[in-house]
Amino acid sequence: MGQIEESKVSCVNILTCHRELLVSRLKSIQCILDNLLACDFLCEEEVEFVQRTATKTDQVRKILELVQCKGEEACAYFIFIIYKVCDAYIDLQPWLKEINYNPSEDVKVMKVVNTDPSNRYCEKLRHEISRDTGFIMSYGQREETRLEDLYTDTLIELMNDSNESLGFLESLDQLLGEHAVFNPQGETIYVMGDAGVGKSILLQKLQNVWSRKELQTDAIFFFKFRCRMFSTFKATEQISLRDLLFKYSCYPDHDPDNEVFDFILRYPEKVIFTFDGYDEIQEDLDLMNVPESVSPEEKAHPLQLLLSLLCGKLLKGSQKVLTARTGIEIQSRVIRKKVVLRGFSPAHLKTYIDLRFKDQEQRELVLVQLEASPHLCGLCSTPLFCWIVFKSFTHLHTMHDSFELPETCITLTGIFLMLSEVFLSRSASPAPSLLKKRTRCASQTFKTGLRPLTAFAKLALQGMERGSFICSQEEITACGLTEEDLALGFLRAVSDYDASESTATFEFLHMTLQSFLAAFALVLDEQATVDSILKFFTECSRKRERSCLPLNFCIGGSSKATEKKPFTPNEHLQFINLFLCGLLSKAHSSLMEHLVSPALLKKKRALLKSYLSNSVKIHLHGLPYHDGNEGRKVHVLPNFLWMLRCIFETGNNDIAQMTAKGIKAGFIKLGFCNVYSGDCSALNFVLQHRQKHLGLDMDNNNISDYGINQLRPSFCKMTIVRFCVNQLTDSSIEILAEELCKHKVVEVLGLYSNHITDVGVKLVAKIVEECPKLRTLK
Ligand SMILES: Nc1ncnc2c1ncn2[C@@H]1O[C@H](COP(=O)(O)OP(=O)(O)OP(=O)(O)O)[C@@H](O)[C@H]1O
Repeated sequence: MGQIEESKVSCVNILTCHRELLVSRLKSIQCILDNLLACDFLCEEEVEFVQRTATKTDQVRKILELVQCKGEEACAYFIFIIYKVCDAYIDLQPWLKEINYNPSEDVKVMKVVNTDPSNRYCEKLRHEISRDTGFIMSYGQREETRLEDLYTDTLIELMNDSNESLGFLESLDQLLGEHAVFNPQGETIYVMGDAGVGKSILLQKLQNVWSRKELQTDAIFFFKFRCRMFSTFKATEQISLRDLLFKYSCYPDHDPDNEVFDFILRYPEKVIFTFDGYDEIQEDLDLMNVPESVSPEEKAHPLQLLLSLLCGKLLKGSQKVLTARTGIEIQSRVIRKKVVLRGFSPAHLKTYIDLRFKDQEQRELVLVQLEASPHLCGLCSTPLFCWIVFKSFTHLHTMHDSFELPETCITLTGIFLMLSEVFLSRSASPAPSLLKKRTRCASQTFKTGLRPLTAFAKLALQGMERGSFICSQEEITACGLTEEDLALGFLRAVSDYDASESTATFEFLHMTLQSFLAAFALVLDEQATVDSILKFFTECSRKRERSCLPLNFCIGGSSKATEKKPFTPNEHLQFINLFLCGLLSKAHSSLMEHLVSPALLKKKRALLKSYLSNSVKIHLHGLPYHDGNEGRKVHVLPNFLWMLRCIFETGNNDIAQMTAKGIKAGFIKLGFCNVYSGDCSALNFVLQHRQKHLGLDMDNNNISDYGINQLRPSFCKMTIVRFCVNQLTDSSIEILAEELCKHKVVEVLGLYSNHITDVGVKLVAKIVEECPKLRTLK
């Protein structure tokens, strides 16, 4: 068939010939009526006449009759509207192709405005998402930075279903694309990463880019949810999918015929969902009795809707991005592709510093101070910790003359104490100009701020005890917090959770901050019995495994439900334990003694020490040791890492020594344990007490050059040195060459899949040449 040009083939005839098809496929008439009216092909009365007609098909029939009555030009314009507003008339696009439609020059100059409800809704979504995602929030809602001024790329590793690396994401568009999809039937793109590594910010960036029409996708609807919202509903509460989308996300205006929802149901592939923080609703999912399927019309508990969406039982074909902390596994049949966030590489960190410090003098100062502390650099590879360190630096540096970033081994507790000091100093300070260049006295700041600190800590603990990350105004008031206290910055107001927006809801600035404050509450409490400080260790040890849920898979390992596991990965609680170890450490005793009675502090410290020693013994005793060719070896689980982190926070050499001695194997395998550079200080802290030689396999982690630097003192006793797939560059090989050639005990060296150039290769050759015991090189 030749091309149909309106000049040759009459559009009146086309409408007559294809009338039946048009009546059945034209689902939305709003935009057609608006444009016909705007171009004076129809008058107001005619439009009203159409609208008064009862059914959609009759309305279409009426429009066809009217335009055909008006003649050729009106019919040509009618078809042109369908051609121009292709998203709304998606069902008719194949038909236009079939008839080889090509608009005439006359009609091409006519204006068509897309007033389709779905399009208007898309515009509304873009507008709201753009407004909501434009800023990275900090310090309550007082200080905000534009996302585009501070967003820095991070390392995003693509994985297959066996958690083997498939390389790194090159652009955000690749996240949704087909690249590295290992299960085409799966519906969910799974984004994993440690606390504070930037999962929420990545989603925020994705949402923001979509709202600016800069994301390569033809999705026209975007719904963003935070998983914690789903646990705010009562167990008996039920809502429809329509309400979930419209009431809890964004409401479509001027859509009397429900066309937007119908469109979503018919074209789910035009929808993107993001669900942030799946780990936060694990407990609630455990308690759910999840039915097989949910229909789009039926009401169900929001958690059931969520699960049905993720599995593809609802809106099959829509794109879903789900984030969760590392260690939370979901069934692979649901996962389409998987990415793991690895935080800032050294180059990213440099970019972040450039963006963060516009003032050159300050920037250089920070660079020099960071250079002096590879351990701090390691911590700063996690964007959250980096943000805290730099925020504190900026604040404390402007306030006090001699403030410098801590050179020695600052712990995570140290970092969060610094952040709290910054928050509290905001209330203590009358006017910044008067205080400028005052001598810094952290304990004084904490003493002055003890009342609000205690209240925030209590609130954080109460939330953690009931597994909740949000709190109401009533709970805040009940803890004794005032309006002024809220301005300090520990909490921020959120509006996402309540469709009616009638009551104010708050959450801690970051979940890890809530864990930190909960630990603070345990230390500050002078009423509760001393052993209550251990409640989260106990809680972790009796966490049962979950395996029966549609999306859940077992968490971290294979031991039985009844088994005692003091270091089970359950991150929110693990962080409380970690901070407890830090707050009760000797390093912070002089500060804490200003806040709690020294006698009580001593009791708590002694109890923690004895508990920790005991738990470490049990843990080490229960490790799966294997005797093989390379001697006795042990493949530890992520729990081992939490144990090391806790020990490092205590700074207690006795426990570290006991741990080093307690490792009965000559070869530790820490492969695939999600070790990041900051952890290497903890590992080194224990290994420095080890007398005997040791093999260490840390393949497939994320330790980077900063980690190697931290492990430097331990290389003297390492016989097996495996750091394959670890983001190492030549500068790591330089350290290895120096240390291994000095001590000459290395027997096995594994370095494949890193970023080593010819320079590094030469250094490896030097190791081969100078280390006589080296028998295996990978
Ligand atoms: N790509 C990035 N560029 C700049 N800053 C970032 C980036 N990613 C994270 N940050 C900073 O780190 C903070 C924490 O990040 P985010 O909340 O995304 O972590 P998360 O992985 O979602 O943590 P959690 O699992 O604890 O919820 C952000 O508020 C921001 O200040």
